[in-house]
Amino acid sequence: MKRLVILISGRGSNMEAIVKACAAEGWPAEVAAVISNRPDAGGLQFAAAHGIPTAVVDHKVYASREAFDAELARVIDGFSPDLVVLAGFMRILTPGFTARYARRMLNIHPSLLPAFTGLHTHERAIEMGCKLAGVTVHFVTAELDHGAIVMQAAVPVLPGDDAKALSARVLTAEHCIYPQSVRWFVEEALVWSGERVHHRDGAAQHVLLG
Ligand SMILES: Nc1nc2c(c(=O)[nH]1)N[C@@H](CN(C=O)c1ccc(C(=O)N[C@@H](CCC(=O)O)C(=O)O)cc1)CN2
Ligand SMILES: NCC(=O)N[C@@H]1O[C@H](COP(=O)([O-])[O-])[C@@H](O)[C@H]1O
Repeated sequence: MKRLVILISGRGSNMEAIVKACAAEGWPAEVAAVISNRPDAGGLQFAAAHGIPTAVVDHKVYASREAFDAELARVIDGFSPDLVVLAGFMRILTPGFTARYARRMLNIHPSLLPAFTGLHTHERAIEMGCKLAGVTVHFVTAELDHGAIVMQAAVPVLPGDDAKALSARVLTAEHCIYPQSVRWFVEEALVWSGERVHHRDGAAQHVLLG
């Protein structure tokens, strides 16, 4: 039984999708904890209501990123994770932290990496006149948004789209590929080839929506 620790900073809809898929599909896994850097993260209420242990490590009360990351790791390790899942977790993590969870920490990023690393991805895609946008699930490394890609989903950018409309379309894709990606990990279906990762049976690592 693999143990998942999910990190959030806000509403937690991706965390919710993973919790529900894990239960509904009978994964060989359990969500051991949901942890947030923000005390007011809405996802904490969902987790608590579903009997999942929660914790808050408030980044605002630490003097440095290193001190925050050290406490975050201590709390995470108290739940003995096999996989750390960043689900809308909005803090850049230090190299020491990402090394601690090398090849066992995933993130979901709302763009087709390597395009649009960082923040405000939908605004930037619209500004650039992109016709496709999407989402990437990747392993987390010290270099921001550059770890091995597990899955990607593409969606159209439609005439008249604003960031709100595009983010809603991308979010639907997120809720599709993040649970699938985490399931592949807990089922030990991911195979590494150098710094790349693929599904052991050749399952498609992309989805085209819309
Ligand atoms: N070392 C790494 N840390 C993180 C990664 C990563 O790949 N390597 N992924 C991010 C998630 N992320 C994009 O997917 C991301 C999150 C946050 C930021 C950012 O600029 N954060 C600011 C604060 C912003 C805020 O509080 O609203 C900051 O940390 O100063 C960029 C990208 C998670 N961490
Ligand atoms: N750079 C990280 C980032 O922007 N992540 C994005 O934050 C949102 C969190 O939503 P959620 O809290 O409902 O899962 C998601 O759209 C996710 O892709």
